[in-house]
Amino acid sequence: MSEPKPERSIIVIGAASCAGAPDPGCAAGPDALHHYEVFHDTPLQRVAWDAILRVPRMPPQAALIAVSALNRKLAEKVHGVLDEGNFPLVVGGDHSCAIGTWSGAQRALADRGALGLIWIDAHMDSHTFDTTQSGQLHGMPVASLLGRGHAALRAFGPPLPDLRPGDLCLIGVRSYEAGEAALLHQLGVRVYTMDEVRARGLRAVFDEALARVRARTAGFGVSVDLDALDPEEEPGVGSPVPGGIRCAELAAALARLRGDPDFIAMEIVEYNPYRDRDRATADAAGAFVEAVTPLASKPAR
Ligand SMILES: NC(=[NH2+])NCCC[C@H](N)C(=O)O
Ligand SMILES: [Mn+2]
Repeated sequence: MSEPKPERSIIVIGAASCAGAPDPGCAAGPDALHHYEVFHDTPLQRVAWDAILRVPRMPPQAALIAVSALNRKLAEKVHGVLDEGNFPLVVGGDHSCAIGTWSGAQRALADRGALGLIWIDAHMDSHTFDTTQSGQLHGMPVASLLGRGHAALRAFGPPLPDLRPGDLCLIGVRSYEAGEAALLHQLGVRVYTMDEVRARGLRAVFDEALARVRARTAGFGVSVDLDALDPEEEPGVGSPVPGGIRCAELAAALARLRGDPDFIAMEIVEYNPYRDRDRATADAAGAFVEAVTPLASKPAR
């Protein structure tokens, strides 16, 4: 008889920072989601909170230093959780934390191969300092992960290969500026705009994205910016854009990942409790995690 495989636990890591965003409310996201207990044990899945990482108060000019330091710590945490054979769930905070989350995941996966990433977002988050209009760092994590932009948003520990454009898909995009769209186009990143999601259905688009991020990688993750959802249903985000994805639709798509051993980490960001209504947006975050559980047992290494 073969040994039963050890279970993977979900380890929640908070990135309680809004240093990369104009909206101060999302720094309170992790504490609110912790307090509301939207992520909790079920008979089939153990969920435990690890640290909630914070940044010191500082003037906006220091944002780059703050975000860089936070991402360094976050990458280490994510790497550690993966090395223990568990599943990191990073909870933002503004989306600039994605640089740390996915650098850590890449580092943990490095001996086995590349990382794939599905990025669900109303925005492209693909600016560099050369193209951004707002100057906000939460508009830049995708470019950083692709190896573009400021060195302070890229250098984390041992040199890592950049995320390959073909291993990344964006879903739900409906608000962007020309410079970032040009970069993704030039690199050949597949972007499923909200128009395409509406025309083809989220299910079809998600399945196609999944096949892509899986094809040439050793594992993949999902980054959910809650602003991908429709703000009429889920108003608790920092940068709402009308006309988004329905929560139930996204939960149904994410349920495709249940029990998938190649699904290695997840991130849910930009929750602003002050703008939420009856905890609708917090509950959506909980529903997405529930949708992907139970996870597969520890993948073979
Ligand atoms: N993660 C986010 N909410 N990003 C919003 C970015 C909005 C805009 N494109 C900017 O660069 O400022
Ligand atoms: Mn985003």
